[in-house]
Amino acid sequence: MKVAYLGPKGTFSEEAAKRYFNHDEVEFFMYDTIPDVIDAVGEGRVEKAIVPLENTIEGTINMTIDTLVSCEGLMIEGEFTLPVALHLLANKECKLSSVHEVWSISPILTQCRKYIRQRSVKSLQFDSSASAAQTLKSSGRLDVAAIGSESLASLLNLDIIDRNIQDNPNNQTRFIIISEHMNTDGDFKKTMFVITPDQEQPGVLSAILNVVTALNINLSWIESRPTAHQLGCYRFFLEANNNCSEMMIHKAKTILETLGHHVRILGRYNS
Ligand SMILES: O=C(O)C(=O)C[C@]1(C(=O)O)C=C[C@@H](O)C=C1
Repeated sequence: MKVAYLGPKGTFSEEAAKRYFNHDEVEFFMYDTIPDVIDAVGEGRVEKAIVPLENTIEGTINMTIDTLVSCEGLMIEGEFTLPVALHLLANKECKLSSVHEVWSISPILTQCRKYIRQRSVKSLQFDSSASAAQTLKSSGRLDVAAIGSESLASLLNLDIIDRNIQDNPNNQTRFIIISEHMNTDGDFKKTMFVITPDQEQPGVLSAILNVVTALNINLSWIESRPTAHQLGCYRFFLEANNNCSEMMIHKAKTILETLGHHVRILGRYNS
């Protein structure tokens, strides 16, 4: 089986991929950006991909859900939660006091927002923690540090000059596993609905939630994202976590469609 994740070597995505797909028949493929990872499944170059969906501090990884929703045939088939401890990585001889800029992927910079403000350092975005660390290593610079994992530091032989710099010590990232197939057989604890209202009108979200409440569907996650057509128009991601049966999902979909909304089931899965 071919599986894609965000490279290069040493990313948190790699750690999640190797822990989740921990059997022999897996061939891993690394891509440079999260949209590229998702496109690899959409274009049939791999069968599955693992990408970050949300983080304790940063919240939703918009890059992930915006790309996922733009690829018609893709489904969520599983999820996996990884603890994320973030460290400041630097070239040998670099002193913490001489660091004036930190590099990493945007969600990581946000997870260390307090630290970055306290130290009054600049920040620069990269496509992943590992690409930031690799660039740092090859530059040899002593006034810049990268933010990433302990294993990334050992992989590139960088020093850890400050530890656990994330805003919350219990930081975690929830990854999703995506494929082109909907899980059908068996019991699935979670179901992801994407609801795009036909038109923006007062109380549209409340009307959707009324349907959910009436059907006794319990939500574990809700997110709204702009449809990108017009300012103020949103689509809603609703994750149900109480083992909705196929019949219940069908019922919810039918009622919401009757109310004029576009409904897509983005997958059924277990943790
Ligand atoms: O840059 C990496 O190491 C990644 O795997 C990406 C990513 C993310 O974008 O959320 C994945 C999990 C962690 O939250 C930090 C970074």
